[in-house]
Amino acid sequence: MKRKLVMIGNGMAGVSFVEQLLKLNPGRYDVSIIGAEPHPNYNRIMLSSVLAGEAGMKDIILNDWDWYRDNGIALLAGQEAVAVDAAARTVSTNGGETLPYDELVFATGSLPFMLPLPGADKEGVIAFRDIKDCETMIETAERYRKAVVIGGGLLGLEAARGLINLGMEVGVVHNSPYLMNRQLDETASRMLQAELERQGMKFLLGKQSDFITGEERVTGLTFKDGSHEAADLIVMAVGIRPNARLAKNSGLVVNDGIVVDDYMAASLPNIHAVGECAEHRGVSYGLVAPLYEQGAVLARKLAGADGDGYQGSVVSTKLKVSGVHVFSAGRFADEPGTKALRVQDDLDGIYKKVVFENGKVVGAVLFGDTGDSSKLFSAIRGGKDYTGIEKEVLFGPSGAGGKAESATDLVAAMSGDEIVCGCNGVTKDTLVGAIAEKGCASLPELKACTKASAGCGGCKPLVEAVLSATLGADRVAAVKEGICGCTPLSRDEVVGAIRQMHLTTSKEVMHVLAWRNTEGCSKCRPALNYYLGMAFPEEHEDERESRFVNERNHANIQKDGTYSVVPRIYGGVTTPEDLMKIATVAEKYRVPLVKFTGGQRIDLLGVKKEDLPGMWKDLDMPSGYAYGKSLRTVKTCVGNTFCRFGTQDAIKMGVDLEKKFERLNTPHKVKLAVSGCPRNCAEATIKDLGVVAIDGGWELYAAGNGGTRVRAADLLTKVKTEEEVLAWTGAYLQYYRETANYMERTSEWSLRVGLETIKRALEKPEDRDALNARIDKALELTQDPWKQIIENDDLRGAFGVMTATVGAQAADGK
Ligand SMILES: Cc1cc2nc3c(=O)[nH]c(=O)nc-3n(C[C@H](O)[C@H](O)[C@H](O)COP(=O)(O)OP(=O)(O)OC[C@H]3O[C@@H](n4cnc5c(N)ncnc54)[C@H](O)[C@@H]3O)c2cc1C
Ligand SMILES: NC(=O)c1ccc[n+]([C@@H]2O[C@H](COP(=O)([O-])OP(=O)(O)OC[C@H]3O[C@@H](n4cnc5c(N)ncnc54)[C@H](O)[C@@H]3O)[C@@H](O)[C@H]2O)c1
Ligand code: SF4
Ligand code: FES
Repeated sequence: MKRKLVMIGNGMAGVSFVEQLLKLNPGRYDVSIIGAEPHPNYNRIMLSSVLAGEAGMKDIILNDWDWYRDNGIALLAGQEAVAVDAAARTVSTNGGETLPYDELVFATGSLPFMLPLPGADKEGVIAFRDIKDCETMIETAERYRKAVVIGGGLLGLEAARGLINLGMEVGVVHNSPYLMNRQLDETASRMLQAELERQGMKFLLGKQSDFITGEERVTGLTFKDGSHEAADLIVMAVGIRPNARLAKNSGLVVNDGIVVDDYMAASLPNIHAVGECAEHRGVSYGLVAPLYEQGAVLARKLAGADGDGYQGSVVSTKLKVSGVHVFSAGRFADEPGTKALRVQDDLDGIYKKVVFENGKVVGAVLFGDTGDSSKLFSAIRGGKDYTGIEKEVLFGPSGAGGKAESATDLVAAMSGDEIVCGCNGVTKDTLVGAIAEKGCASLPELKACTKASAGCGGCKPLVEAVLSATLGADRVAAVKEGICGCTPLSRDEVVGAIRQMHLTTSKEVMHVLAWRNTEGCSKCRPALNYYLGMAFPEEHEDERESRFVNERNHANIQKDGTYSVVPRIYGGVTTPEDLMKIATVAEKYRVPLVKFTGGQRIDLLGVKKEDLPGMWKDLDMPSGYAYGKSLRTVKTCVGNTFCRFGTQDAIKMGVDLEKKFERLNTPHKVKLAVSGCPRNCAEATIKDLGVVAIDGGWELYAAGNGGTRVRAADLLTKVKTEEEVLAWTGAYLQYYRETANYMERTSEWSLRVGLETIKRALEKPEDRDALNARIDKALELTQDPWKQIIENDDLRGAFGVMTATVGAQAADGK
C-alpha cells in the first residue's frame, strides 16, 4: 500500500519538493496538498512582472490544474489547515476535511510583516505577497492616484516600479538613510536611488512612520517628525516572518521558523518543513534558490535515496526593475579582516565591489553592469583562494591579455547539481539533460523544457553558456527571445512562418506552429494580430478581441473608468469651425475637462463609454488615435509662414505627414514633429521621427523618445524636398513596422537592430520605393474607426448604446 504524504502549503518551495519526489520515486506516496490560496502553484516571484505589466496572471502558473490530476495529487485549494494531531497523525482543514498522514510536510511560507501602526486596518493598506494583493493594486490604480510604499527593500522597490507603470504617483518610505540597505553598500545604493528617481520614484529616506490617517479608507501617512504624505494606497513591504503558528500549536519546536535538522526533519516524528517557514541552523531564507535546495534534500530522504544533508546556502539577489542592473551576494559590507576591490565608473554609472577574506571572495555588489554576477557568485560558493591574484576576479589573468574568465569557462567548472536558474531551481544537469535528451538547441526551447530563465531572467547568460558549452557554439540555434511562454519560437521565426506558410489568422498560427497554450496569452494574442495585419494587410481581418482595451474601444480609458475623446487636429492647426464643434460637443455631453495635450490637440476627458459614439457623430472629425499603436501626432512649429527664423513651411510639412500616415498600425505608438529651423521649437529631436528644416532642405532624425527614458534622436539623413521627406518617412516607418517586435518603441528598436542597419536598409532609392509601395498598400486599407462604429448597429451596441439613440441620448437631457 502507498504511504500517505500530506503537505500544508501549495507554494513554490513545497511543490518543487513534490516534483522532485515524484521524479525520484513516483509510486511511493499518495500525495495530498492543502493550499489556502484558491490557485494552482504559481510563480510568486513573477508577481512583480505582473504588476509592472510585463506578464499576465496566466503566464505565471507553474503547475496547472491538469498537473495535479495527471500526477494523482489531491489538491485542496482554497482550504486552510487549522489543526495537526501529531499523535493521531491527522491534519484538519477549515473546509471540514481530516486527512490522515504517514509523512507530513509544512511548506507554509511566510507572512508579510505588517507594521502595527494606528490606522493600519483601514481600507487601502495592504501587503504585496500574493495574487490577491497584486489584483488589489491593479484595481486601485484604476481609481486612485497616489501610493506610498513603506520599505525600500527588494519588494518595496519592485512594488513601486509596478505602481508607476500602472500610472500612480509613488513615494517610497524607508527607515534607513539609504535604499536596499540589507543588500547594498551606500555607494551602490545612492546610484540606484538616482536611477530610480530618474524613473519617477520619490523617496522619503530615514523616515519613521507614526500613524495612518483616513476614515474608512486611508488618506495618508504621518511620520514621527510630524510631516505627512498623502496616500490613497499604502503598501507595506518591510520584510517577512516565517508562517509557523500552526506548527507551534501542533507542538513543534519553533524559534522564528520551524526548527529543522540537515534533512529538514522537524522536532516530532514524520513531520518535516521546507521553504520560508523552516529555520535551518538559525536561518530562515526568503529567496527561492535555497528553498529548492532544501526541497531536493527532503525529496531524496522521503524517496528513500541516499544523499548529503542540507548545509545552508549563500544567497544572491537581483532587483527586478527594468533598466536597473543591481546584484548583491554574500557578505558585501566592509568588516574587520576583509579587503575590498572597488571599481567605480561615474561616466557610465557602473560600480563593482568584491570583498575578500583570507584571499577568498566572500561577497560582492554590482551596479550598472551585472555581467560578472554568475562568476562572482560561483567564486563565493566555490571558495577558491585568490591570494595575490585578487584582481583576476574582475579583470582576468594579466597574462591572458586582461581577459576575464568567460561564462563558458565558468560553466565548465560547475558541478552537475549546481543551480543555474535560482528562480526555478534548475541545475546544470537538468539543462544538459534537456539539451542531450530532448534536443533543446536554443534559449526559448530550454526555457520551455525546463523553465530556466522563466523567472527574473537574470540567469539567461549562464543558461546560454551551458547551451554553448554542451553543444558547441557553432551548433547553438540562433539564441533569440521567444515571443511568450506559449511558443519556443522567436519573433522572427513566427513572422517568417506567417509569411512562408501564408497564415492569416491567430488560430491558424497557434495551430500550425503548435502553440503550447492553444488559446494563446495576453502577450502573444495582440502581437500575432499585429504581425498578421502587417504581413497580409488585405487578407487579415483585425481580431478585435485580441487588442488591448483602449484599442478595442477606440478611446483611452482613464483611471476612474471614463474615457477620453481626442479628435485629430492635423499638425496642431485648427479652425474656428472645428473649435466651435468641439466646444458644442463638450457642453452638450458635459465633458468635465477640456485640455490641450503635449501633442497640440484637444482632449475631452471624463467621457462615459456610452456617450462615445454620440460624441464622435456630433464631432464629425477623424479619430486622433490617442489610444492606438499607430501614428499619434505630428507636432509642428509655425515655421516660415509667420516666424522670422523659419526656413521652411513646417506646418504644411507636418499636416502632409499626418494626413498621409494617420491610422497606420505600428508596433507601438509613433510620434512625429516638424520644426521650421534648427531652433527646434517643436522638439523634433525627441520624437520617433523628427523633421528639422535647414537652409535649402530638411534633416530627418530617428528613434528619439521623450518618455521615461529620454533619448535624443539620431540623424538619419538630409534631404532637399518635401517629397523626399515623405518618401523617407514612409520607408522608415515601413521598415520599423516590418522588423520591430510588437510593443517595441523606435528608440528600443533602433538600439537593438542598430542605426547603421536602418540607414543601410533605407539608403538605396529602389529599397525606399519598395518599402513605400508596401506601406501605401496598408494605408489604402485603413478606415476611420469611429465612422465605422457610428454606421454599424452591432459595433455601437458594444458601447451600451441602443441602436436608435446615437446622439439622441445626449439630446434627451444629458
Ligand atoms: C512580489 C515578490 C517577488 C519576489 N521575487 C523574488 C525573486 O526575484 N527571487 C527570489 O528568489 N525570491 C523572490 N521572492 C520570494 C519568493 O517568492 C519566496 O521565497 C517563495 O515563494 C517562498 O516559497 P514557499 O513555498 O516557502 O512559500 P510560499 O510561496 O509563500 O507558499 C506558501 C503557501 O502556503 C500557503 N499556506 C500557508 N499556511 C497554510 C495553511 N495553514 N493551510 C494551507 N495553506 C497554507 C500559503 O497560502 C502559500 O500559498 C519574491 C516574493 C514576492 C512576494
Ligand atoms: N528580486 C528579489 O530577489 C526579491 C523581490 C521581492 C521580494 N523578495 C523577497 O521577499 C521578501 C520580502 O521582501 P522585503 O523587501 O519586504 O524584505 P527585506 O527585509 O529585504 O526589506 C525590507 C526593508 O524594509 C525596511 N523597513 C523595515 N521597517 C521599516 C519601516 N518601519 N519603515 C520603512 N522601512 C522599513 C528595511 O530597512 C528593509 O530594507 C524578502 O525575503 C526578499 O528577499 C526578493
Ligand atoms: S523652430 Fe524655428 S521656425 Fe519654428 S518657431 Fe522655432 S524659431 Fe521659428
Ligand atoms: S534566476 Fe531568475 S529566471 Fe533564472
